[in-house]
This record gives sequence, C-alpha cells and structure tokens, in this order.
Amino acid sequence: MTELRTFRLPETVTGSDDDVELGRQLIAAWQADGILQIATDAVQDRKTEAAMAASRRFFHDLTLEEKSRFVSDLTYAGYIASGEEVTDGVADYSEIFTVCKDVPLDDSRVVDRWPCHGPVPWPDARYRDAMREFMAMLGEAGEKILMLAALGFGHDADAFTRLTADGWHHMRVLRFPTRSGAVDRGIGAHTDYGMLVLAAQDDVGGLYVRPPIEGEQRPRNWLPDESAAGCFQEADGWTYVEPVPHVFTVFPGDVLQFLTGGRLLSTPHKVLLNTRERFTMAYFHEPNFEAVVRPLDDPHGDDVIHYGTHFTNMFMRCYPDRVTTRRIVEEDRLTVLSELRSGTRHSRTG
Ligand SMILES: O=C(O)CCC(=O)C(=O)O
Ligand SMILES: [Fe+2]
Repeated sequence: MTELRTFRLPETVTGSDDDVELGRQLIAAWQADGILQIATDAVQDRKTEAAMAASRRFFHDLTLEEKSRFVSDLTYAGYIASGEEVTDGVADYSEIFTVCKDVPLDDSRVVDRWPCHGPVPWPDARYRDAMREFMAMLGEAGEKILMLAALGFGHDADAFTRLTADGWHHMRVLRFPTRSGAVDRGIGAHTDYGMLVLAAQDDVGGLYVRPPIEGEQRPRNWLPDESAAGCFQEADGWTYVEPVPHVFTVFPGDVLQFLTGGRLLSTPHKVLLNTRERFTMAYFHEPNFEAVVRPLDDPHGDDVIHYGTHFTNMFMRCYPDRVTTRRIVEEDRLTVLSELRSGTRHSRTG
C-alpha cells in the first residue's frame, strides 16, 4: 500500500475554513484507506513512551499468576490472559490489560448494579498514572478529530462530540507473543465499537486493516444478527499498517458508521503474530454509556444505538467465561440496561 496520509491537528478547532477543509481531508483519507495518521510532538511522544514502558514492565516483570489477580467481576477492566479472549468463537493470542472508566465502589451506578461499572484493578499507581496521561492525550485528539469530521460533513462542530461528554472511553494495552510454529493468529478480524480508535504501536508490526471496497456490504456490528467478528478474515483486500514513528493511527468505529449512515465505515482490522513480540495500545474514544445515538440524517427515526448496551453486548461476546460476564448474567444486570434504554430507570445524567 502507498503510505498512509498524515495530518497535524490544530491547537483548537474553531470552525474556520481551514478546519472545514482539514475535516474533509480526514473523511477522504478514511474513505480511501480506512485509517489515517496524526503526527505527534515531543511531549506526546514522551507520554506514549511512558505508557509503553509501564506496559512492558507489567507484562514482563509479573508472573501469569500475579497478573491474573488484576481482574474484577464488576468491570471488564483488568488483565486478560493470552487465549482468554475470543473473536468469532476462536481464541486470540494477545495478552491484554483493559482500562475502563474507573468508577468508585460508592458511585450510585455501581451500587445500583449497572453492568460494566466498577473500579479499575490497577497493578500500581505508576502504571495508572502513565495510562491516564496517555489516555487524556488521545482523548483531546479524539475530540478535535470528531469536531473536524463533523465540520467536514457540513454539520455543526459538536454534532459528534455532544455524544462524548463524560464518554465511556477505554483502552486495551496489548502484548503479542512471538509467532511459534504454524500459529500466526494475534486477534481475529473485528471492528471496534464506538466513535474512534486511536492507537500507538511499536516498531514490530502485525496490524492489518480493510479499507472500504466499492460494492462490499459491511456488517452493522450493533445488530444482533450482523457480527463483524471474523468477517472477511481470509479474504483478499487487507492492507498492512507499517509502523511509523511519531504518529498515532486513527480509524472509525461502529457508532461513527451508524451516525453517518455508512459514509464512514467502521474499519475491520486483524492482527497477525510476528517474529518478535509486539506491544501496542489501542484507545477507544466513545459516546457516554447512556448515549442514545441516532443517525445524523434521521434524528427522529426509530433506528438507535444505546451505546452502553452495545458495549456490554460486545464485551460479553468477547469474554463469555469471564467472572464479569457471569456476574452480569447471575445478577440479571441486563435488566438494568433495558430499564435505562426504556427510560423506566432513572439515568444518572438525567
Ligand atoms: O494490535 C493492534 O494494533 C490492534 C489491536 C486491536 O485491534 C484491539 O485491541 O482492538
Ligand atoms: Fe480492534
């Protein structure tokens, strides 16, 4: 593939003509390649390095038994051992630390048994602080990119970001082992769930994305009978994402596909193992857990995504045997979700 397009974000997004033009270019890059790159500065690179260093320390310095203690039955945040995650029913080989919103035990949403809400089981304060700084940096970029994209589509700057106030942003910190023998599966083909996926990878390589292909029907991953997991896994049409220093990559997730009526597609991607171990961090810029998302061009129709439901469904699908999933089922926490959706339960944000 030709090199990915690389953009520089402005200090602030004001709605200027330059912002509108940049927004159009971001959209064009996603429509052509499925992914684009944002150039980073020295301060951003230092935050990325600090998070990568924390990741290496955690994955390398602790035994499997030690790492496996950082799990919670309230939230999907925490450690996921190699082979524990499934995509389309097949095990993935990455080991992962997932960071979700750190919701204290005395928060009313935890007390009221909302699924997926609870404190992050952090390994230690140093790890926590490095990850928080890195996520805050990508969060700022995510807000700007969403504003630029909204302007590029001719909408108000806040057409997307009005959904991301107190967004359910989360991150997967990943380590891929070295390929051994015939096994080269890292993570099976999938799309991610929210607005944007912003990611930093080391120099090893292993990520492939599927750009839009004229006439190819893409699954609507939020519908119960249209999973993107495993889709196109063995087909032609994937492009290798060459690791490039001083950038992070950005592509759209399911909610952006839904919001734009498919003018942006949620980019399918998959990871193959390499001849060296690989470290990467994928940050997900998301709507509020309670957001009821409607397509921009059909704001009054019946077609909606309740984001918290989509998130919960997807994590239950990926981790069918995790304690978190079992507790959701045993305590019938899905009822809380359906009450939030129907408005019969008082939502936190009113
Ligand atoms: O390893 C990567 O570069 C991407 C990981 C990924 O797709 C994910 O964590 O959802
Ligand atoms: Fe992904």
